[in-house]
Amino acid sequence: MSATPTIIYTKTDEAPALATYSFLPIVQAFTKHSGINVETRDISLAGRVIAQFPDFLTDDQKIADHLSELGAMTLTPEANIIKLPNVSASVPQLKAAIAELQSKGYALPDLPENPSTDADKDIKARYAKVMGSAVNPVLREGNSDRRAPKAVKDYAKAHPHSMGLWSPDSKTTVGSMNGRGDFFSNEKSVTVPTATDVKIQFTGKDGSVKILKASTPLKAGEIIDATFMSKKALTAFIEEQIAIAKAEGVLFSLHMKATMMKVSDPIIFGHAVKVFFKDLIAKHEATLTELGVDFNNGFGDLIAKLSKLPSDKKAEIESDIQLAYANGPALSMVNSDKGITNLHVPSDVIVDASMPAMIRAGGKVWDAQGKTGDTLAVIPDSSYAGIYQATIDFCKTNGALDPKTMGSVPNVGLMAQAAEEYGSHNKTFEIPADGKVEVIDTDGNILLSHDVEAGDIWRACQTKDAPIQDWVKLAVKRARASGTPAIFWLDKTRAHDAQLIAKVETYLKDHDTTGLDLRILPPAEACTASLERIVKGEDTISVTGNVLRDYNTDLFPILEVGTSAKMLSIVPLMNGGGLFETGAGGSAPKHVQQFLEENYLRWDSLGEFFALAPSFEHIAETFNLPRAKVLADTLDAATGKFLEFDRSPGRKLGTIDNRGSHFYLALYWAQALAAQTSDHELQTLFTPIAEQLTSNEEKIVAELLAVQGSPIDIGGYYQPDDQKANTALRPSQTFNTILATL
Ligand SMILES: NC(=O)C1=CN([C@@H]2O[C@H](COP(=O)(O)OP(=O)(O)OC[C@H]3O[C@@H](n4cnc5c(N)ncnc54)[C@H](OP(=O)(O)O)[C@@H]3O)[C@@H](O)[C@H]2O)C=CC1
Ligand SMILES: O=C(O)CCC(=O)C(=O)O
Ligand SMILES: [Mg+2]
Repeated sequence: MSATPTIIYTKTDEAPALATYSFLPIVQAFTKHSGINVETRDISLAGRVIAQFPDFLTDDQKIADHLSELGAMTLTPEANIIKLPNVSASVPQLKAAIAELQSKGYALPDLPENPSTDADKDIKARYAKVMGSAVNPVLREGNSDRRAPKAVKDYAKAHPHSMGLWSPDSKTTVGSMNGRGDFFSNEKSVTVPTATDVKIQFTGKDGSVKILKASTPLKAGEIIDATFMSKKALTAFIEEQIAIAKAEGVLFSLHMKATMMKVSDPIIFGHAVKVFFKDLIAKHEATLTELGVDFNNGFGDLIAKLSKLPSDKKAEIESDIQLAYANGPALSMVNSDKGITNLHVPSDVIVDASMPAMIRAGGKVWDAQGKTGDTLAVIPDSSYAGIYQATIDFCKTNGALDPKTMGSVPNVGLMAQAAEEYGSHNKTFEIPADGKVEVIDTDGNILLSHDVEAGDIWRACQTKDAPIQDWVKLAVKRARASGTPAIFWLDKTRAHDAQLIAKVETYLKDHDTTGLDLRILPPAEACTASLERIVKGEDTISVTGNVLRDYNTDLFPILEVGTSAKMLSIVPLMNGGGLFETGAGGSAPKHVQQFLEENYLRWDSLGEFFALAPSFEHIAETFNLPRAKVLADTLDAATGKFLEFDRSPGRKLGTIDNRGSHFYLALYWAQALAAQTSDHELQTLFTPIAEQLTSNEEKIVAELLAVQGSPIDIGGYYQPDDQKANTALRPSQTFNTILATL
């Protein structure tokens, strides 16, 4: 065990990284005299890219591989990591980050599009390590406990956020393949009784054999499943959905998770783009090939490459694009002013956040004119799409949910050790030709087998036994601690879930469940049952696999408390350490845009405040350090007051923003430390700080408000200039001077 209790505060990207420039100095000042180190590690996209290419960079440019370091740390009992959201990069985001670093003098190679040499293949492989959701699966050596703290629910009840109206004749609906050739319908699953190793093998109709993955070790009791999405079925489905959207006069929108499902979902996204623009693509096929357009990166890939064309050809394609828009159903928009559609960039519309936002808005999305309209929300695979349809149906019948009175749906999610789909990307393949894919163990037994066709997307998922046991235990613990019914959202007609249900039933017997209300229901039914309770003000824990953990912890928070930023999000690591995620949402690119334009940061750091308290508690327990408990309790009290006095950032200029909200947290925290009597040294230390912050409140707030309103330069997007960003995010000299006296 390391000698000094240490909290690792992660340096990430975009809005949370900006907020860190302001908040971390406060945390460091407040913990300085407590024998607790608060250190940073860089897991930003830029930092991760740099860490992959030491051989291309000068010594002072190099950054060590902090992510791997933290990954190793999660296996230790003293691990204590505050994990802020980070960019899970799509190809367009990765390219932008590389270009920015190159412009700053980093001699990084370009991302090779079609690598042919060994050197290029190596470069591409290194970039692949930072692409998509490359951080969370490394750190998540535990299952997840996400819930809205009571103070947050109380705040939402007292200050309900706006909710769009739901009309019974809303045309909004979810389109999914409903078992026709999708991952759901093709799934097969087995539990291996003893440890083994499997290879994944493709055999073509011509008899040729290709090993897709040579080795995947499986532990005893591990569940392995495999499935595929048929390309033919998918493209026919997209074709059908486009026609339905057009006939119904609703906006077409596609909702994927191209970041987390970084192999399968960009391909699915690409098919949707190719079907939507099929006439355009057929007419200009030669030009598009010449340009190297890859629609898996979104329709925006074509737009970005158009400038390489002679002006007459460019104009011709542009006019055919307009024709395609005119002929198709109207597309849902990401940014109507800039003409960015739902099909432009695969990471712009991410299902976990996009569907709840639409449902919260009364089933509406934006159209090209900047007006809102009903939508056909296309989620091709039917494994989980039903929960959104169930929610929509519920809202059509019952009207919008009411934050003033509604209950809550906390989540206990199976996540550890890259469980289920979210660990499948190294076992996902676009099938080269007609044939079969088999999963074969070391004794030559064929565990799973599928007949496939060229272009099908085949994948295997693993779910280890120890994480399942831990997840069941966590579910029972939460149900007991909260006195709340818990529903396992599992469908016995789905192959994987049937294996999981058998384990759940077995492992529940390891615990005292007397008096607990524990049920197992298929996802859509579980969702409806939870909604029926939620309108009565009742809480129901959702105990889910990894994907529904992700979906539910945006869906319910966004409806209940307006955002998933206010969630308590704890990952008790299986070896005893703690990973404290901040909120349950992402890195909010829109907030950065607003900050750069107006010097106004509307990011709410409540998630960070909530993560920090249990992090201190973990230190208090692991290191037997009562002072850490005092910090936790006073921070809790400060957060309560913060909510009571409504000190979260507003959305608009002229109100306090993220920086002002941090000042108030510091004020209340110092006041609480000055008021407590269990640690006299801390009380003495913070009494003058509390007095100075209190008497300078007006002055500090005025200094913070004064800088708002004009554009601000922080010297970079993916890698801001630390000095410029520090200056920008800490603009109150009075506040800085008081903190410096600590
Ligand atoms: N854990 C992680 O590391 C996660 C990372 N991501 C990454 O984040 C990026 C953006 O993803 P996206 O799907 O747009 O989701 P985001 O959660 O970043 O944004 C959706 C919206 O949620 C609101 N929001 C989220 N967090 C806060 C906060 N702390 N304070 C105030 N409002 C908040 C904002 O609404 P409004 O604009 O109305 O203020 C924001 O525009 C992607 O690169 C994605 O990969 C996504 C999810 C989790
Ligand atoms: O890691 C990611 O890409 C997204 C994670 C996420 O959305 C979540 O954990 O809720
Ligand atoms: Mg999520």
